Amino acid sequence: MHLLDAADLGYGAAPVLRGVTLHVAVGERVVLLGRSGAGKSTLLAAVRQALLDQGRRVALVPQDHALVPQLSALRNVLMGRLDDHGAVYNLATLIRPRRADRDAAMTVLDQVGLCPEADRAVETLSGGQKQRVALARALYRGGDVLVGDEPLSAVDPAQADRLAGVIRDAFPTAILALHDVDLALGFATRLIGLKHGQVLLDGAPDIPRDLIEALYAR
Ligand SMILES: Nc1ncnc2c1ncn2[C@@H]1O[C@H](COP(=O)(O)OP(=O)(O)OP(=O)(O)O)[C@@H](O)[C@H]1O
Repeated sequence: MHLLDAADLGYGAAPVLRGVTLHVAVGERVVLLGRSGAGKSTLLAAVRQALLDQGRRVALVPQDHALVPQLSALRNVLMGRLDDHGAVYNLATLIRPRRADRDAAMTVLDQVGLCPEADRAVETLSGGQKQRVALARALYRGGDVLVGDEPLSAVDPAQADRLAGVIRDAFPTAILALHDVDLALGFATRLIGLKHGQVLLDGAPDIPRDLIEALYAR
């Protein structure tokens, strides 16, 4: 998938990232690394747009989760397929989900360990539970590629490892920003390191550890 070609990415006059070229092969698990503010979210947004422009089905775990707080975990998960249906179907889903849809949503809630919380309003859940709802919504959506912006930052390390495995099994290709380097090394087939407005490293996860650490040095 040819995603970016010498692209300058940013928000105003001065780009956050300059001259980014990116191809991602089907089957790759790409992890973006870099300090806070390095441009990981900026790159993920551009990648997602490029994938959508190419007609790919993309599942997204945004950094802020983008859940509806007043609705239950189950209904938030069901929202992962809103754009597969018309307004009438979606309204009916909101009021009383069809059995098959409910069962499918419960299956992904089970994958993230949230069956007991299915009917609780998201606003009553912990940070890690909310994040798992956002992941369950992406699993429910499914697709060619998962784009995730720190999708495992609020869960404990053992759960993060398990959920990384769930992501690996559910999506043929994934592009994630992760701040936990060990988690990244266990998950990624390819690491992309951002620093000083550029892609500073791009390669297999057996890159020497000090090169990875250097991404985080000032
Ligand atoms: N909507 C926006 N408008 C203007 N500038 C923005 C916007 N979003 C991000 N930026 C700026 O772009 C730069 C990169 O931000 P970005 O969110 O991509 O970094 P990040 O690596 O994802 O950081 P973090 O790890 O803290 O999430 C930062 O300097 C940030 O202030």
